[in-house]
Amino acid sequence: MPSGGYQDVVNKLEALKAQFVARVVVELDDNVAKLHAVEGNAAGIRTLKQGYEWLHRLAGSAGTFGFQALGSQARKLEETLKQVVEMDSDDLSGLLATVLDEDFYQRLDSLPDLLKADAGDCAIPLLQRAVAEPEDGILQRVDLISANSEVREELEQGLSRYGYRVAVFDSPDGYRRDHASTGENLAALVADADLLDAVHGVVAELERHSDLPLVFVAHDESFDVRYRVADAGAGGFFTVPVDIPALADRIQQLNEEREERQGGKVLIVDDDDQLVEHYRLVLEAGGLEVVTVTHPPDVIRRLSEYRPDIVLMDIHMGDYSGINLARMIRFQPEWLGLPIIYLSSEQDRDEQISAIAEGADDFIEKPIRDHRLVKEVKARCVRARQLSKLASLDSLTGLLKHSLVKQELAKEFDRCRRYGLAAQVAMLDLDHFKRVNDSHGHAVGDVVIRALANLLRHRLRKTDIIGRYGGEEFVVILPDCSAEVAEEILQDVCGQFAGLVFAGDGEEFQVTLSAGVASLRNFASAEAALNAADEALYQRKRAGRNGVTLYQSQDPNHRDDQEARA
Ligand SMILES: Nc1nc2c(ncn2[C@@H]2O[C@H](COP(=O)(O)OP(=O)(O)OP(=O)(O)O)[C@@H](O)[C@H]2O)c(=O)[nH]1
Repeated sequence: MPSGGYQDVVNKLEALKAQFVARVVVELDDNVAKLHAVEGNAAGIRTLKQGYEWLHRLAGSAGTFGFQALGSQARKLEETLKQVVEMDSDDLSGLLATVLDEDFYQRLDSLPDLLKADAGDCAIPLLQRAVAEPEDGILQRVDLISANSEVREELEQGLSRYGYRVAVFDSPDGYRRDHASTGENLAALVADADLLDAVHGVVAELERHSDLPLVFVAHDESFDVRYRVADAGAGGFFTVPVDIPALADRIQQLNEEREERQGGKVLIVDDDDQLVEHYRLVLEAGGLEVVTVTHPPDVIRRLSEYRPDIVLMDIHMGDYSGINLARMIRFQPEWLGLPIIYLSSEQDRDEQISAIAEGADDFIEKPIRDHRLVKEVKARCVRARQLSKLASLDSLTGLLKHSLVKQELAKEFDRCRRYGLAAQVAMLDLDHFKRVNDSHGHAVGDVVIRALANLLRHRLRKTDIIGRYGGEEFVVILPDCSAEVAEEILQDVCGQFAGLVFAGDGEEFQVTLSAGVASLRNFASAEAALNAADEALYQRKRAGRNGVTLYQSQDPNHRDDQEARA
C-alpha cells in the first residue's frame, strides 16, 4: 500500500480519471470530426486508419476509468473500422457503402454523451476489496492461547528457542482484549483445540488477520478433532507433547506461503501515461511493488535494475510493438524464464495466441476491473516466485543453494573491497550427524537440518545471507559485522541449537553445532575467505566441537584478523 493510505489512493485515482476525461473530450472533438470528414469525402483512408487506432486505445482504457459503455461502444466502432484496415482498399466510396453506414455514424455521434452519462460509474469502489491493510513490523511474534498452564509453558519455552517472541493468553477473551490493541504482525496464532470454537470466533472478528497462520494443538488426536480443526481453516495440527522443531518448521512454511501470496514485483510497459499510473496505484494498493516504463527503449535497462517477478506489457505502443520487445527481452538468456504477460485491448483470440507464441506467456485483456487486475497479477506473481524459488532455493531448507550462496559471497566480497567494510563468512556443520541418521533414520535427520535452517533465519538479520552448502553444512554471510560480533552471534546460535530437543523412535536427543569464521577483507578472494572459514571449522571440530572458532593465520605475513575486529 503506498504511503498515505486508502483515501490517498482514491484521491489520486480520481485525479487521474479527471485527466482522462479532459483528454478524451479533446480527442472526441478531433476524431469524430475527422471521421465525419471521410463521410463527406473530405478525408481519406489514412484518416480511417488513425481513427481505428484511436478507437482501439479508447476501448482499452475507458473501462479502466469507469466508462464501461463508452469503452464498449468504442470497441464496436473499432471492430467496424478493423474491416476497413484489413481490406486495405483505396476505394473510399465502396467502403462508405459497405462498412461506414448510417448506423456507424450514429454510434460515433453517441460517444460524447456516453462520456457524460457514465461519469458516475467509477471502478474505484471495487478496489476497496483488494486493498491490503498496511503491513509493518517483522514476523517474529507467535500468539499462544491455552487454558492449560503446562502446554503454555512447553510451547512458550520451545518456540522462544527458535527466536519467536511468544505472547501467552489463557483464554480467547483475554486474547481479544489485548490483541486488538497491537498492530504488530504475527508469525502465527497457536491455540489449544479445546478452545477451537471460541478461537475461531475471535479470529473471524479480527478481520485483518484473515490470512494469519493458525495452528492447533490437542491432547485428543481423534478424527473428529482433526476434522473440526481443518474446518476452522487451520494450517497445522500437533498433539501434546508437541514436537517443537516440527511446529517451528510448520510455522516457517506457513509464513513463507503467506509471503508468496502477498508480495510481487511488477514491471509495467505501456505508453499511455494515465493508464500506467492508474495500474500502478491499483497494484500498489493491492500490496504489489510496481515500476513503470512508458518509453519502450528503456525496458531492458529497467529490467536489469529492478529484476521484476513479472512484466505486464501493452502490445500496441505507438512506434513500438510489445511483441518485438518481448522477443528482444528473450535475446538475453537471463530473461528467458521471466514471465511476460500482455495487457492489451487486442480481443481477437487468434491474434492473442500468435502474440503469445512470439515469446510471451499469457494475455490479460483490457479493460480490466481494478480488483480483477490485482487478483490476476498476484496469482501470476505467486506462480513466478514459486518457480524461481524452485530454481534457486534448496528444497529441504528453503535456503540458498550452494551455487547461489557462492555468488552472494562474491558480491559481498566486492562490496567490502569497494567500501572498505568488514564482513564475515562462517561455515557451520552439525556435529556427529552421521550418528543421528544411523540412530533415528534419515527423515529425523532431515528434521534436524530444517531446525537449524529455521533457527538461523530467525536469529540472524534480514540482511544476512544463509545458504545450505552441502548435506549438513551451512554458509552464513554477515555483512557490516566485525569478527567479534559474528563470534558472539554464532556462539549464541550454537547455544540455542544445543538446547533444542528432538524426538526419534520415542527417544529424545539433542544435537550440537560447530562453526568457523573468517573476515572477508583479510583475503585476496571470496574463495580464499571461504576456505579459511572451513579451516577454522575443522579446528573447532578438532578442539571438541559445539562452538565457534575464528580463523587464525599461521602465516606471519597474513593480515591479522584483529583489524576486522576493531
Ligand atoms: N538426514 C540427512 N542426512 C544427510 C543429508 N545430507 C548429508 N547427510 C548425512 O550427514 C552425515 C555427515 O556425516 P560426516 O560428514 O561423517 O560428519 P558427522 O557425522 O557430522 O561428524 P563431524 O562433522 O565430524 O562432527 C552423513 O551421514 C550424511 O549421510 C540430508 O540431506 N539429510
